Amino acid sequence: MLKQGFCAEFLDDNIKDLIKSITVDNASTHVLFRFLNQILDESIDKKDEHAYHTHMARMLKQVVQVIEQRVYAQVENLKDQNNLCSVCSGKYQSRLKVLETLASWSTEEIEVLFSYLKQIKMDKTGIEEKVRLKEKDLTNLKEEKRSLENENSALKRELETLKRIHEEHCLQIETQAKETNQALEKKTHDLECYLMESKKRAKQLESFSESKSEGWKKKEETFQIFLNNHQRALQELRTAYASVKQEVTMTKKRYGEEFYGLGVELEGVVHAADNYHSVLVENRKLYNEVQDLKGNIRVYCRVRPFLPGQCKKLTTVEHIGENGELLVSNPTKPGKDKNRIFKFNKVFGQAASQEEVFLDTRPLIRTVLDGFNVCIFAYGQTGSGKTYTMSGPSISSKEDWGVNYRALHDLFHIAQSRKGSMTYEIGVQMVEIYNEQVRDLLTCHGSQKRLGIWSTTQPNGLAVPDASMHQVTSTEDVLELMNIGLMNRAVSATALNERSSRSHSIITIHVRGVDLESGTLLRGNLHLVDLAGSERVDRSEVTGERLREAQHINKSLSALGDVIFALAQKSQHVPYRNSKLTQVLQSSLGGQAKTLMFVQLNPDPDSYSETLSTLKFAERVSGVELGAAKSNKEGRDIRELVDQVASLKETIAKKDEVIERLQQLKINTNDTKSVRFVSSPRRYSVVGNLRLSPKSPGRKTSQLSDREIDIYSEYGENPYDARSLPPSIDELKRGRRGISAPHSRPKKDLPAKFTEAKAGQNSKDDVELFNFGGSGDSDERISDISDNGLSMGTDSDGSSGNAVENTLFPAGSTEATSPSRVTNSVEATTRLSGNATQAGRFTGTGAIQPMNNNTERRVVTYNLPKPSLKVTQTRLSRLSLHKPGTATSKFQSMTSTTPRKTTTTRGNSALTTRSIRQTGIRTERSF
Ligand SMILES: Nc1ncnc2c1ncn2[C@@H]1O[C@H](COP(=O)(O)OP(=O)(O)OP(=O)(O)O)[C@@H](O)[C@H]1O
Repeated sequence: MLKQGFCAEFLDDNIKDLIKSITVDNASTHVLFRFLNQILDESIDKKDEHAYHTHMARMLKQVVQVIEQRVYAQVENLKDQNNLCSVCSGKYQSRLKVLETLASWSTEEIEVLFSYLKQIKMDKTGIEEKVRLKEKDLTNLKEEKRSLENENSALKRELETLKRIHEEHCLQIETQAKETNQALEKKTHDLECYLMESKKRAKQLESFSESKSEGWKKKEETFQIFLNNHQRALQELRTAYASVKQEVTMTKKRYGEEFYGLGVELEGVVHAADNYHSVLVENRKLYNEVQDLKGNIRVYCRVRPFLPGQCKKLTTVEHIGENGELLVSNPTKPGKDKNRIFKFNKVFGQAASQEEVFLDTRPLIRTVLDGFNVCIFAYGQTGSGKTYTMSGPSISSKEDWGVNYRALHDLFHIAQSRKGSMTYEIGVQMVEIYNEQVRDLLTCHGSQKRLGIWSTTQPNGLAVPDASMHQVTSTEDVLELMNIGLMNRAVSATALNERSSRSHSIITIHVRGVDLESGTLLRGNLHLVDLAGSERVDRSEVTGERLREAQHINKSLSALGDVIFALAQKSQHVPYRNSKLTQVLQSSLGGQAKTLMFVQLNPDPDSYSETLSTLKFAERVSGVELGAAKSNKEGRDIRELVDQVASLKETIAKKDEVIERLQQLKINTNDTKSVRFVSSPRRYSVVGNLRLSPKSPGRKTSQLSDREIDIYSEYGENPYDARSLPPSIDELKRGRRGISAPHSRPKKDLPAKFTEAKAGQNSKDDVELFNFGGSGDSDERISDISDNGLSMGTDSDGSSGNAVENTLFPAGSTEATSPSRVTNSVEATTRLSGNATQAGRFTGTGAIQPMNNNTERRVVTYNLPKPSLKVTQTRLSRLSLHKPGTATSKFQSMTSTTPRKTTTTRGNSALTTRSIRQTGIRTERSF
């Protein structure tokens, strides 16, 4: 390479020799450097005029020297490493190779130097560029200096201008100052003149004030004289005052004495005034007592608040007085019927709460526990709040509870508090009168059976004996029962009320209490009646079935009105039998019960005419005197007597049976021809169904009572017509024979926990508990006969003790089959209603021959065979039991809740049977 790279012509001979001796392959680095140095020395020494080359050569030499030094250092280092790696020859070799490589790098470094040189050139160019830029800056600065000098000269000019202006201004100020000075001098002069004048004025004022003070002094003297005069006058006045004072004290003393006298008198008046209130209360109490004694029906009036959506501006209720006064007027027709005043026992306004209403009712209700019969009924047009008052809007909240729930709750509460001295048993019945049918609302099996009504007051107070009786022991029981009853009640929507009651509901609470000390038995009944509302069908907009219901409701309410009218007039005849409602309420309206009516009002002016007629009705009701109520108490002695009578009666019955059997035997042996009575199997079957039972020893096949006759009359005029025959008890129970089920919705059944204590169907325990089954022969219950069969009517005076009196007498089969019959006509008179009367002729066969459908008298003639007189006489001999003063008559007078009344009957046999039957019934039915 060396040989090729250097031109031979430039080389020395030494060098040429050296080149020849050197072989590249074996030449050491040191040799090579030496060779390079020699070349460089040579080129330097040659002093070539080309300075650059010289310089470069020098630089190169320096570089080469540096490289040489480095190489030497590296060589040294390599040597050290060689020494270090002498043990490892392999390594050593490689180091050697490295060194060789490094040697080859020297060429590369030259190349690096060239590039470095190039860099230096570029730097030089940059520096030249910078110099150019600096020169440019210098030119700029010079220009700036020039402009600044211009500016400076402009400022100088401006300064001169300002100086000139300032000098002018100074001149002006000076002129002004001179002028002001002159003005001030003038002002000072003026002020001095003014001061002079003021001093003059001051002098004048001083002289004036002096003259004034002299005037004041004179005035003071005058006043002093005046004051002295006044003091003298005052002194005189004081003296006068003292004398007046003395006089006043004297007068005061005199007055004091007079006042004392008056005070003593007033004290008496005040005392009288204090007493006035208590006297008033006393008066009211006495009035109530008088009313109680008279047996007046109490009337509480309640005004319903306006319903949401009703206009509240106009109301028919103008004023409610504290003592039960009520002023009503028609706001829409002010001229006509302007104001009407009514007075009742109490009037509750729109804001009255359920609690307030109950508090006034409570004392009455509590008397039930003392053995009184109480009847509370709500009357009023549809939607006036009857159900609200009696039951309440809901039973979930205690505050909403109506009279029904509160009454029972209260009864339980008192019964509990009297636990130490009395034990009470409480039973509940709930029925409704729907379309003139009495239905049980607490029936177990959803039965739609029509029920019969006792129109007489029975000792156990059962008006509807066939209705199921449920013993209750707590308010919860009652709530549950009444809830079921309410669910079963017929209600539907009309234009006037969303939930209009379509039936009259009657809840009867029977209370039986025993005094633990004396053994006295108490029986009280509470009837809670929620009547269906009277309605004008044009306003209630009912049609079809609802219309029929409305007609029945209105009819029964009108019948109630007739009864009230008759009672108020003390009329001889009270038409209880005109509707089922009045029959059920008969014992409360005509018996010795305490009766309270809630008259409900709707304050809406649209209902003014209904309100007015309701109030007129209520006024009439409040005038009804029922007679003093009596407590139903039976001492232990009486109970024992009752038992004795019952056993005696049983003995009599057995003997009667024996006699009858003997007579029958006798008749059979006489081979008499059969009478129609016997030959009428159809009639027998009816009678058998209704009255006879294998267990009824004292009853005869021919003892077809007026009740039975009633059944005939109800189901058809011809008693022999099979189609017109009344349904049997079983049929009635099964709801057959065309008695439709008026409820559209299914009846709600009772929970199993309520024991039905119904007479005739009740369990033995319940019979014993309530003694509804009487003597225990439930099959013989007359109430089983039928609906109307028990409603024996009422005598003209309203007494209800005559149901049995109309029951007809022996005429047993023995008598009917007697060969030589003596016609013994007996007429039993039964008043059926005020206007309508019915009559039928009953011969020995037990048939009824309708005489006149429009007559009230029912004449029943019995063809009694002569031999029966014997029987009659036998029985008459036993009548001593019923004569006054005997044990039985005593029992009757104490147990019977209604006075006995003798009916005009013909024939001793009638009287006998009636008496026996009467006793029997009372004993059997005793609670
Ligand atoms: N004192 C009262 N306070 C608040 N709302 C009452 C009150 N009295 C009645 N109402 C409401 O008036 C509406 C009619 O009342 P409710 O059904 O008791 O009347 P009713 O006389 O029983 O009607 P019907 O004879 O048609 O059954 C009901 O919505 C009832 O909640």
